[in-house]
Amino acid sequence: MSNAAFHVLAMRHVRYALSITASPFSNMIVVLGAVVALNYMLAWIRYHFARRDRHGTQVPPKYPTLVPFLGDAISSAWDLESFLYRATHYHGKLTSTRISLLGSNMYIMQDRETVEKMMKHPSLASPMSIIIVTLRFLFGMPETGLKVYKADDSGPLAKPLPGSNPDLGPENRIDYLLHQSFNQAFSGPGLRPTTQRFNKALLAKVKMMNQIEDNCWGSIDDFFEVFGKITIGALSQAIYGPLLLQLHPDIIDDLWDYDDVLPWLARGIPRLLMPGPYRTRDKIRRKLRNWYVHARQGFQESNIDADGDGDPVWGSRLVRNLQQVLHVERRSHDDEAMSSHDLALLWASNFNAVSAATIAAYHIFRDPSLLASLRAELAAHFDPPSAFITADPKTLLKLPLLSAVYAETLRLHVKVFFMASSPHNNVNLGRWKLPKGATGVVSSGISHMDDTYWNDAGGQHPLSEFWPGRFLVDPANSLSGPARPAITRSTSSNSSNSGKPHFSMEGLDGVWIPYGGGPSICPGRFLAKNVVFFFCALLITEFDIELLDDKSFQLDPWRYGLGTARAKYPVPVRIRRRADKNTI
Ligand code: HEM
Repeated sequence: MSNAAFHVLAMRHVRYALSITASPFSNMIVVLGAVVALNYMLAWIRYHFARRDRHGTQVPPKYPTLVPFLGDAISSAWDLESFLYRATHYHGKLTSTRISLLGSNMYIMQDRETVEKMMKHPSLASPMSIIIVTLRFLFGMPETGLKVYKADDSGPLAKPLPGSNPDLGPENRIDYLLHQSFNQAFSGPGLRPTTQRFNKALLAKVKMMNQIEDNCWGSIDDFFEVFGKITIGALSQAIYGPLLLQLHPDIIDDLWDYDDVLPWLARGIPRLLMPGPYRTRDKIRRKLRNWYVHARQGFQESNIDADGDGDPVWGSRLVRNLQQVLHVERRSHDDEAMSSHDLALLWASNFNAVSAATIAAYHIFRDPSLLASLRAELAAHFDPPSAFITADPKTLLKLPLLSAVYAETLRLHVKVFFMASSPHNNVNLGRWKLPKGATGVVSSGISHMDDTYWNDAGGQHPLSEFWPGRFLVDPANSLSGPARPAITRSTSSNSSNSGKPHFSMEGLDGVWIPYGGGPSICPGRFLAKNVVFFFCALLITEFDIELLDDKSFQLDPWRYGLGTARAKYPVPVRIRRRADKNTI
């Protein structure tokens, strides 16, 4: 083709293209596209400049978004985990970033130094706005019940936050009241009675599993559902007492289904579009309200246990006192609101801990050498091994390998968001500043996978792998320990000189954070630890369990951010009761 012919052809194409874009609508689209692209480019330039400017304390730079207002809503709803990974890494390192969701900002704080400072800052606690959203969307609390939460800006500590409403009477400090009640019930001397009731109930339920015979293999369709429901039954009984379960034995199945549909409620899908999750929630709340009627009629002081805590009707001092204070004395919670509150506590106390316990046990039975080592560890500390059931619980909680299994399970499988805000002041967190009233968010899932910090034994045990050895320090091996050896060398306090491998959490402040931190740290963490240890020790002494299909274990990514992971599909196992529980 000659040059001239080529020229004519080219001109024809240009004219054709112009004729397509000639309509006002298409011109508008082209101009809009150009504006969006330019805006996006400028946002990236601003972002990089802000990252490079390291003078003084700054507000974390805004992560660029393609579409104004919608912001990062689409990318985060599509694949939250990878969106968060991109937004919180800069040049391969964890950092803090401001993201925008439907016009409001969130501050994702992920670099370790900032997380550590956030956890210790006295002005930072769970924002009341988030507590309200959670109670409303996840647990269905009606507006009448939310009033008392909306009025409280005084924080969870005994001393009201400086700058909070001076007219708020102490009796209306719901955040502090609940915090204090949970802490009293689940730590210090208050914890022991609940722990004992849980251990006793779990033992009884496991012994009553008649379908599993001595020394004779049988099968279970789903390890997680069968053992999950038994453990939820034991924990609910320890906190809520036997009456609720006698009246409504199927409430455990309902709770199981509720946890399954929770991701839909968390995404705010309306009842009209998806009534199923709401029906499940309503069913549980109705059962709780029916239980109130019976419990109020049947309660007698004289039936409270000798330890002053348990009773057959309300179950524990915590539940009894909250009924008395919230419903009877302060009248802030009618039965509708009370049933949302109780559903919230039932869910918080059960699902994270029970999922952690069952996933830990799954990892143990999946690895015969780990199972053998744990049986040997029990035998070395208890004579016979099953004596852990009646021994001082502190001995069990100190076993190094079992501790490593617990810590690694929570590292790998707890994907939770810890949120904190300072309602009345800006907060200085070193390099970054969190403005007054803004919500700071830390994702445990991101921190637990920080490959610049955690030890992966030179790549032999990547962070995506379950490896309890990560938490064991071998004094003979300078490369061992949870943090990378270079970090350990700079922070090590050489705390153990026994010469034996030992469990260590050294250097993990702001890195291992399954329970959140600061004043809002999970009050149930000590009970949760006991649940995981006791459950695992009981299963390894009581049963032989073998996986029938190793590929069936997959986690549900849809639940990212809601707490401990949950298996997506049934995991079938074969199982037999060990006739001699004391053999290793
Ligand atoms: C592995 C098990 C568990 C994990 C990973 C876990 C994690 C968490 C996290 C991250 C929070 C939010 C903390 C914050 O806002 O900073 C929380 C709050 C809470 N957890 Fe847990 N939890 C577990 C077990 C339990 C248990 C066994 C109980 C009860 C017995 C419990 C009761 C609560 C309560 C009541 C709250 C709300 C506290 C408040 O707002 O005052 N948790 N948990």
